[in-house]
Amino acid sequence: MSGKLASEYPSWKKLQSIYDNERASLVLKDLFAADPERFSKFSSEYKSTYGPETTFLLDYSKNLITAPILETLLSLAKEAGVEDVRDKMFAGEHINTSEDRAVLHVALRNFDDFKIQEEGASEVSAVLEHIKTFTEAVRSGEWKGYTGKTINTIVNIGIGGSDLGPVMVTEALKAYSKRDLTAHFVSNIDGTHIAETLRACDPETTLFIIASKTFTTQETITNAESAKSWFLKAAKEDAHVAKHFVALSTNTKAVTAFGISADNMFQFWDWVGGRYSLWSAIGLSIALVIGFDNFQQLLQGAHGMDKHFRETPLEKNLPVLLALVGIWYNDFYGSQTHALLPYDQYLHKFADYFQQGDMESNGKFVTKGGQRVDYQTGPIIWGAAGTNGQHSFYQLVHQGTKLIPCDFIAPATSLNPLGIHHRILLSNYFAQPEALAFGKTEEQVKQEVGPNASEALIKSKVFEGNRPSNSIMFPVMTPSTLGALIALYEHKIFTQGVIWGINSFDQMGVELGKILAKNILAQLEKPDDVKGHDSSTTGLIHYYQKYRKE
Ligand SMILES: O=P(O)(O)OC[C@H]1O[C@@](O)(CO)[C@@H](O)[C@@H]1O
Repeated sequence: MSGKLASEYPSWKKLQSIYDNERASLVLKDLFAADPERFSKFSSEYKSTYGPETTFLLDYSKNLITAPILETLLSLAKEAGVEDVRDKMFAGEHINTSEDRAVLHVALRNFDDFKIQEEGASEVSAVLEHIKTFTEAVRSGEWKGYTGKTINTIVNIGIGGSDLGPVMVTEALKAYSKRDLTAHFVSNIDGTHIAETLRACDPETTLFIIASKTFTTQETITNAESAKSWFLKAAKEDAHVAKHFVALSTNTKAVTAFGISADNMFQFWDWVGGRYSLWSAIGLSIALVIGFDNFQQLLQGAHGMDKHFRETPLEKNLPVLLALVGIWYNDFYGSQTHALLPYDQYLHKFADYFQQGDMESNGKFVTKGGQRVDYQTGPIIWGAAGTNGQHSFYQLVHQGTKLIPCDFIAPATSLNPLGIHHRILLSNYFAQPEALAFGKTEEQVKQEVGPNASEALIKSKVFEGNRPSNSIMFPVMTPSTLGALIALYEHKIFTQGVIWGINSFDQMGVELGKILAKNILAQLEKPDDVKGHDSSTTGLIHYYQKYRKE
């Protein structure tokens, strides 16, 4: 699995030729006019074959593709061996080649028992059982704090994949949450984050969850130490820590050294990537907030999508289709970003989550074999809930000079039905992709503004259109629907990484900054002047030292 350069595949070269020679004819207005069946040909309804009935519609008809282009993109996926590497992932082979690890987040939700040979895979159910009994004890009031009070507040201390997944899911499924249990998430090393959170906490009724795969992450361990000091100021005795601190990690030694007993540790394994870990013990805060049954439905929804990804021919494989149209824009149209635009306030953290999920997976410039790529790899992922985005950045999306592929996501029904609200929301969900695709011509503008309007005004009101998007709609937000959606994007990211020939499962790029920061921190602790830096870094540190108080 050395990961060939994508640009060497025959279909890549063919796509380049198609782009160069046919791009001018790829006009959505014309493509739809030429084929009344376009929507039915380029949309697909997902129906789970496992777990709670889960369904959603994927409409990819507003993409700058034709059937021959899609066929060539599918050939690219075949030439890159997407199916082969996919099967290797599910089989537990060490496709994370730089770290010699398996990639088995799918094993965390493996209800169908894919035969997976990897140390730890057989312990997943035991950890889930531990999560079940613990969360039921806390939510029922059976678990008591050191003064005998029940727990009404949880504080998850973690960062990156040990934070973003729990935050996104507990927000997305807030409608299913236990309303008398307050969840806080502390991630930043900035003292403000833990200080502001602790102001809202009572040591007698607060449970701290120290979430860290490595249990060495500086931000998390520092925040955890501060939380423990705060707690002991009130509780006084170390023995009380056991009632108010639990750990989620792969590193038992570091957990017990911190002062959390192994009994209060929920284990996971090195074959769970941080950005793929919400399905593991890292999901403890999720299970506490929404209950174990809903957490299990989340897992089941993802498992249903795993089965779809594993068993469906590429031409009907939804993660593959999303991946391929994304590559079409990223590598041939030169788009640099991809926008995730959920028309669902509950999904307001969805883009934040996939910033790490996608950009930490595919923000790579060398292939698995160490070759520097000669094409674009991972896109910049961004986005916001609709309709807020419309009042913020849609001007650029509609009339800017950049091509920004957008994914619009919405529930057909609201969990908070309130008069006309949802109809207004959805009217915008339907209208925005339509406006992006079909725009407004100069003639139409002239009809609107009348004969006396200046040429400049007319031009400023033209919408060129032909801006592509995907639309996803599902009946209502449920745990299994969310699970399927997240897995859909996980497998899209996987597919793109395989085609680009990169390792989507390590994260070497986060290391240099950490090391430099540690060196500077050591220097800041000393009174003598900093040495060994460029004039900019030195100048900035000197400015800081003029005003530092601590
Ligand atoms: O869970 P942990 O080991 O504390 O890592 C936290 C995060 O830090 C990283 O940046 C890796 O250093 C992310 O990949 C990871 O999710």
